[in-house]
Amino acid sequence: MSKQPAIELKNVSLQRGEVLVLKGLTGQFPEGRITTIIGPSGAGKSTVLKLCNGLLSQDSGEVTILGKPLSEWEPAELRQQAGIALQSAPMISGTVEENLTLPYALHGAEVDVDKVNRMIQEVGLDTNYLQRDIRDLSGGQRQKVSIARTLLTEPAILLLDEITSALDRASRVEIEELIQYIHQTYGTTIIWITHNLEQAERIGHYTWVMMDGKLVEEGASELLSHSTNPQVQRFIKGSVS
Ligand SMILES: Nc1ncnc2c1ncn2[C@@H]1O[C@H](COP(=O)(O)OP(=O)(O)OP(=O)(O)O)[C@@H](O)[C@H]1O
Repeated sequence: MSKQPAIELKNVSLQRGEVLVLKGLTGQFPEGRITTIIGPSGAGKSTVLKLCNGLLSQDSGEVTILGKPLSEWEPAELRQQAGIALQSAPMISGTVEENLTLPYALHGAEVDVDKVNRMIQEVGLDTNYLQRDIRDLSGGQRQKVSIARTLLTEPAILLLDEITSALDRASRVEIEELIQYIHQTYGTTIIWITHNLEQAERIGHYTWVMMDGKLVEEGASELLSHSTNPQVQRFIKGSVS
């Protein structure tokens, strides 16, 4: 692990509605590495990701992102530094280009055409795709557009929430390769929630196992299957859903 983590959580608690979702969670995401997060449904994985780009803030404890407390970040700046991509890859109706230039439109900024052209190609799509209606794209292609849109702001941290869960095997492999390429090319810190244990081991350098609002185990991804923690063993064997 690098000396300075990209993100550090110390004794973080967070309540949503009636539910205490995070219960004194402490852990780090190493800078410039791919960390995968696994754990049963409702463990609080998505909530951690939303904390990491300021969509939520903690009730108690400390969250430090790129050396600065979450509360001191200007929200738009944090969202630029910590970009998020979701399983649903939400899009506006219109063309691929309109979706890619949305971040510029939202900030009233001039569109950097060269960058848009470069990014669509970086994710493995031809520039001809820019004029296509977003509805005509496959799930895998949509996810690539979603990733390209996130990359346009040149984030230091890429937050991925189940981005391959809805995809077939071929598209899943393409997206995994794309994320590895992005990591190698830009040195981006990647935090990737997945339900797929094999994917967590295959893609991650480092893995968090979350259960019931806490981090119950963290370490090198390949060591996951050798965990001596009985809770983690049960989860890996599929007895915890
Ligand atoms: N807006 C909300 N209001 C109330 N409770 C919420 C809200 N959002 C999430 N929760 C609850 O917080 C808990 C953790 O949710 P979270 O989405 O972080 O879990 P998760 O580990 O990502 O689960 P999954 O794998 O199913 O996506 C769940 O019990 C969920 O019902």
